Amino acid sequence: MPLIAPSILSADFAQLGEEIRAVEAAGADWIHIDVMDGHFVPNITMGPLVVSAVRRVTTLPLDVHLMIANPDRFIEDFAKAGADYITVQVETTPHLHRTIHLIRDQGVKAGAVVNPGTSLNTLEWILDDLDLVLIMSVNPGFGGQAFIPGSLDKIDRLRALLAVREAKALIEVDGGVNGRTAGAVIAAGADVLVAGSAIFGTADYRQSIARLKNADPGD
Ligand SMILES: O=C(CO)[C@@H](O)[C@H](O)COP(=O)(O)O
Ligand SMILES: [Fe+2]
Repeated sequence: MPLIAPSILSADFAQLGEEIRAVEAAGADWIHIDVMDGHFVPNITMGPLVVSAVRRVTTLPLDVHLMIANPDRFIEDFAKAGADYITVQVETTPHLHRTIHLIRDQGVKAGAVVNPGTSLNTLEWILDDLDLVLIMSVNPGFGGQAFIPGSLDKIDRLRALLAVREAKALIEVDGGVNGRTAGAVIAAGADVLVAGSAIFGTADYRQSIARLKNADPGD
């Protein structure tokens, strides 16, 4: 059964603490926090202050997805704010190995993220150092976009690559994951499903999380 990481990008920010308590009570496994800088992606969201505020209202692992130019500058700040996982977009750093080790040196689990147009080859020489690989199944920047079907093949290939290398990284999938797409994402080999609108955009968080967790891989 996959882990479910609700993305607070689709939460009601005016009631963020309540929203986080509600998804925790409804069975969420992680909390996914999207950090956007208006440079790497065409949107601006939240920073370390929000991560530390979220840290105070939940004991769930905080999964911080950095969509920012030059992420090395902010890794220490996000680690101090209470991140459990920090993932960096491989497109934002020319020295991925250095960036991943900066994260690990902070005692935080490290992940790399690939955009829909980015090859898995970028990860080949770093796989053994990763706790998490995040496959973007939409172009990053906004919640509520449609799942890009070619992402399924990428998940499948990553699963095979990890097996060949005997690497232990979790596979996380982010973007357009909902009751209709989750089954195929799980069947392709995902361990962690991020979902924003498919949880926060619904009336019953418990039912929505259960639907994702139990999505039928045959669908
Ligand atoms: O990183 C991102 C978007 O860039 C995501 O985490 C979104 O927040 C997912 O939203 P949905 O597609 O699930 O609505
Ligand atoms: Fe995300």
